[in-house]
Amino acid sequence: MPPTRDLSDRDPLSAALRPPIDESEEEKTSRLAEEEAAKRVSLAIDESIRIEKQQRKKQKLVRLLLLGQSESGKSTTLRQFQRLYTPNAFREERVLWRAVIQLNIVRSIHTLLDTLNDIRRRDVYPSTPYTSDPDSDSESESHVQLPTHLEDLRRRLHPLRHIESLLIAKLVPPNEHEATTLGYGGSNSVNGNVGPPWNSRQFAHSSQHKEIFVRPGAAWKLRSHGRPQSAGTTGQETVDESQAVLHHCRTDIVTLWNDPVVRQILRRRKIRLEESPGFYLNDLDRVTSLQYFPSDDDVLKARLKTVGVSEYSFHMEAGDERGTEWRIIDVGGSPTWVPFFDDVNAIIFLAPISAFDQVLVEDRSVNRLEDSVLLWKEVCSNKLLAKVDLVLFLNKCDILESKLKSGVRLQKYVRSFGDRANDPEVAQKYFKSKFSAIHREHSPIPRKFYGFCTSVTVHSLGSRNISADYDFLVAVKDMVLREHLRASKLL
Ligand SMILES: Nc1nc2c(ncn2[C@@H]2O[C@H](COP(=O)(O)OP(=O)(O)OP(=O)(O)O)[C@@H](O)[C@H]2O)c(=O)[nH]1
Ligand SMILES: [Mg+2]
Repeated sequence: MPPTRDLSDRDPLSAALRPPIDESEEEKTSRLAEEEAAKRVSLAIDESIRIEKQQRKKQKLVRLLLLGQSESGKSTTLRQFQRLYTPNAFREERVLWRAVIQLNIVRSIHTLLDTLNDIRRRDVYPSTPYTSDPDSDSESESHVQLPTHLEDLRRRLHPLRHIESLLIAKLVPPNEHEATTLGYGGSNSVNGNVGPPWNSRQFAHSSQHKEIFVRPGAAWKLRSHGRPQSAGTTGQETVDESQAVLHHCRTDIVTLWNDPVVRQILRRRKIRLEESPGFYLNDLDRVTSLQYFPSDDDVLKARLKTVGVSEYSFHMEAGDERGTEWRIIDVGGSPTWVPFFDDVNAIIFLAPISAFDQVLVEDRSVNRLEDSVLLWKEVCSNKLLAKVDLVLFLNKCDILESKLKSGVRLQKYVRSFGDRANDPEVAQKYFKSKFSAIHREHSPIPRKFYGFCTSVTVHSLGSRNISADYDFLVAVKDMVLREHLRASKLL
């Protein structure tokens, strides 16, 4: 009877791997050594795959998407994250913002000058000069003549037009003409009168119709720092010509801004320059000094429109999360971008609730608050984003507060607010409940609501603790990290 064969003999693999029958002792030793070496290599490969997988799981990469209408505060929120979590990098970049701040200042002055100009042009039949009682709001603007001291100021501040062109040339690449021809983005007036406070037919040529924007990337920063300010007509470089001119004009600028007649005109036209983006006229002594260096607050207040999608990446410099990589995506424009970002950890949606009495620059028939509500609804109901955590910032609460305290009645613009007290806290609570209800009703699957009332530009409020002012950023960071770790199964 033939010897019974091991079952494995039938296995073609075993047969192929079986050592030769006539293997010598020497060959066997060498074969075993080779097999041992191969096993060691294989184990090392397995181990490196295991470590790589673990590292990938542990990899601290957090992706955040910022959404919201133009001027809602997306880029400012990004700057706040940078300021809090990468303070060194933020500090190093502050100087690059000086040109933007100079441009913001020059534009505020031009808003004042153009408003005066508008009044002059309307003065077809000069009669009553703007004099006497600056608090009398009854005087008709169509029968006024500017006092001589304002005419003189206008003339003396003319060099600022040149500075504006210089700064635009500095921030915007030469082939990007359209960068300065977008509709005016300012929202410095109330009662639905958003946009330029002058008559657009009369001032079609005015530089104030243009809002400067930057494209994604840091190119503007390189330009604003890496190029001489101006070659001038002599071809010689000057040391920050813009700052020198602002410094030279500072007394006239202060006089213009504090002039009772100018204030009266602004009041009549319901232009609230103090609440508009990029406002520095209450800090003129400091910002026009020759040694001016932007502070943290100045950088947060600066206005520079973003167009397109920008992704900023940074590693936390301090704290428990040191080394964590954050990628924050700043989306300018509409949420048609949203489907491309369904893999983000969280979305921060900014709704500037102070804009309840303003209209969109792009479409003056649309109220800005209404636009924010519709965008929020769209984002909440988006199926692709169903699993993404949504964090709502009801932003610009500082402006909401000053508006309501100055007597603007919320109920006039938001009827459903009813006869509640015209009080900032009541208003915030009201908006929060409305946005929360939309979130609850329109989310495809239930998810937690994270809502914060914020003023993302406010650096520190009086004696209050800075970290308390940023509870919302810390809370968002903690929440996002927790969810991120949970998703990586590390919690
Ligand atoms: N007072 C006040 N100003 C704010 C607040 N948030 C943002 N701003 C200012 O509003 C202006 C617009 O903010 P941005 O961050 O540029 O707005 P954005 O959403 O990035 O706008 P786009 O780039 O046009 O999409 C800036 O001048 C900010 O300093 C806030 O809470 N309070
Ligand atoms: Mg922006």
